[in-house]
This record gives sequence, C-alpha cells and structure tokens, in this order.
Amino acid sequence: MSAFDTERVLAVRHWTPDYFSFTATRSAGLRFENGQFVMIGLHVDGRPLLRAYSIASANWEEELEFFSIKVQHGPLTSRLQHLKEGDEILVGRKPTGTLLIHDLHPGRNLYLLGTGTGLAPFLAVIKDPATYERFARVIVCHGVRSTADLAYRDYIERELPNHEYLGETIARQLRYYPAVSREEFVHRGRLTDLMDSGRMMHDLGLEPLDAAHDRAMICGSPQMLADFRRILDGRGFTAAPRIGTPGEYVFERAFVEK
Ligand SMILES: Cc1cc2nc3c(=O)[nH]c(=O)nc-3n(C[C@H](O)[C@H](O)[C@H](O)COP(=O)(O)OP(=O)(O)OC[C@H]3O[C@@H](n4cnc5c(N)ncnc54)[C@H](O)[C@@H]3O)c2cc1C
Repeated sequence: MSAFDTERVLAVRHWTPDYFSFTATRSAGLRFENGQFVMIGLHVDGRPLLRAYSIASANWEEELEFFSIKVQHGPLTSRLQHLKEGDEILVGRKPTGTLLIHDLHPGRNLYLLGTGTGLAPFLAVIKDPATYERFARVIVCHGVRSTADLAYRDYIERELPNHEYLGETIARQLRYYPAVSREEFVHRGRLTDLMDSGRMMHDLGLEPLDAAHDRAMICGSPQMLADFRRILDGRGFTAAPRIGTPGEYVFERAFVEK
C-alpha cells in the first residue's frame, strides 16, 4: 500500500507574493491530532517530492488546509504555488509532531507563538474545543515582517468569534496578538522581544509571564525557536522532553534552515 493518498485541491488563496493557502479533499482514513504535521507534495519527474507541512485545518473538519511559503527556487514550493483547483497533491498517511496540547501541564494562559507559516499548526489548535477546556485563555501570537503578511487576521478576529459551534467559547477565551517587525504597527517588533520585555503581556492586560501558570507552544525558524527557548528556560519553564511526557512548553521547527 502506498504511503500517500492522492487528494484534490479544492481552493487556493494567495495572501501575498510570499504566502498562500490551499484546501484539499481529506481521505476518510486520515486521522491526526491538532498541531501535527504531515508530508505533502507533488509527483515531479515521476517521483514524489515531499516536504513536511503543518495541518492548518482542525481534525474535525472535512477538508484539509495548508498555509505555505513560496520559496522562489524551492524544489517544492516553486511548483506548489501554481496549484489550481482540481489539481492532485500527495498527502502522507502518518501525521506526527510535538505541538500537542496534552503534552502541556494544565495552566491558565496558553501562548501560541508562531512566526510566518509557523501560524499554521495553531490554526488547528485554536479550533480544538479541548484547547479551551484545558486553558482559561488562549493567546495566538503571529509575528511577521509586514502588515500584509498577517494572513488569517480577519479569520481569527472576525470569523472565528462568530463560528457556529465554537464562536461563544472563542469570543470569551481566544486573544489575538499580531506583531509586525518592519513597519509601523500597534505591536511593532519581534515576538521574542515583545515577550521578553513584558510588553506583550502588558498590551494584552495579562499577568507577567509565570512558569507556574503559563504554557507555550512555539513554531518558527530554528533561530526563533532558539530565542524563545532561551527566554522561557530563563524563566523556569521546562520543555516537554518527548511526546507523552508533559512540560510547560512544546516546540516544532516550521522549516529546516540550510
Ligand atoms: C515540521 C515541519 C513543518 C513545516 N510546516 C510548514 C508549513 O506549514 N508551511 C510551510 O510553508 N512550510 C512548512 N515547513 C517547511 C516545508 O517543509 C518546506 O521547507 C517548504 O515548503 C519549502 O519547500 P521547498 O522544497 O520549496 O524548499 P526547501 O528546499 O525545503 O527550503 C528552501 C529554504 O527556504 C526556507 N524555508 C523553507 N520553508 C520555509 C517557511 N515555511 N518559511 C520561511 N522560510 C522557509 C529555508 O531557509 C530553506 O532552507 C515545515 C517544515 C517542518 C520541518
């Protein structure tokens, strides 16, 4: 049996010259945890060309959604960015990953810290009812360079709080903290600096960061992960050491730096 399902693209949305999203059919057999990633790709010269992708749709949704970078000469994304409705993509059958809410000790505030496409896994996590059962407040933080890069802003700010089933819970418990590093913006700077200085918590009207009560999930570049880990470790947070053993934070590389 093949390690992949062939799915059909349902819709494509281009946010900016650097980012796009697409939805695809989902095989009835694909089971995953919110926050996990899966290998996806295309047949290129008769062979599968695959990369890891966080699943941006929640596990209870019928369709799959992915949020992608466009790397100009990237082997996969130079092709993937031309996807059109009806095209076929390959989707692996074994989702995996460490961004799992049950690998966090229960707590008060859950900070979801994502830069660029590192937002993707959190789009699934914020649609998981269990997230709101475990944490009183969920703060989705998206760090980007320009305001235009704040993909899903309208969806998080306006659509989700009116969601048919989750809207009430989301309106009560979800906060959104967009941050822009290279343009004037209400929250200007890098997420790491905004958290480290305490500005983020101040802007949100929340208590200062406290390992006894706060939890975090981190998804971004290797440098972003290293910086956040240093900040959290310095404040007494412990990373979950492996899947199934909880900690005060979990992390995942959103891409591999070469
Ligand atoms: C666990 C995991 C989850 C991932 N989830 C996603 C996701 O949800 N969406 C997504 O677009 N990518 C994601 N990636 C990255 C993805 O696997 C590919 O690297 C990306 O699609 C580019 O593929 P490529 O073949 O075009 O170029 P590659 O040869 O894979 O990458 C070329 C270079 O582009 C840069 N790059 C790659 N991906 C990104 C990115 N997402 N943001 C900024 N720079 C990048 C890196 O410097 C890399 O060296 C994930 C990676 C990992 C390890």
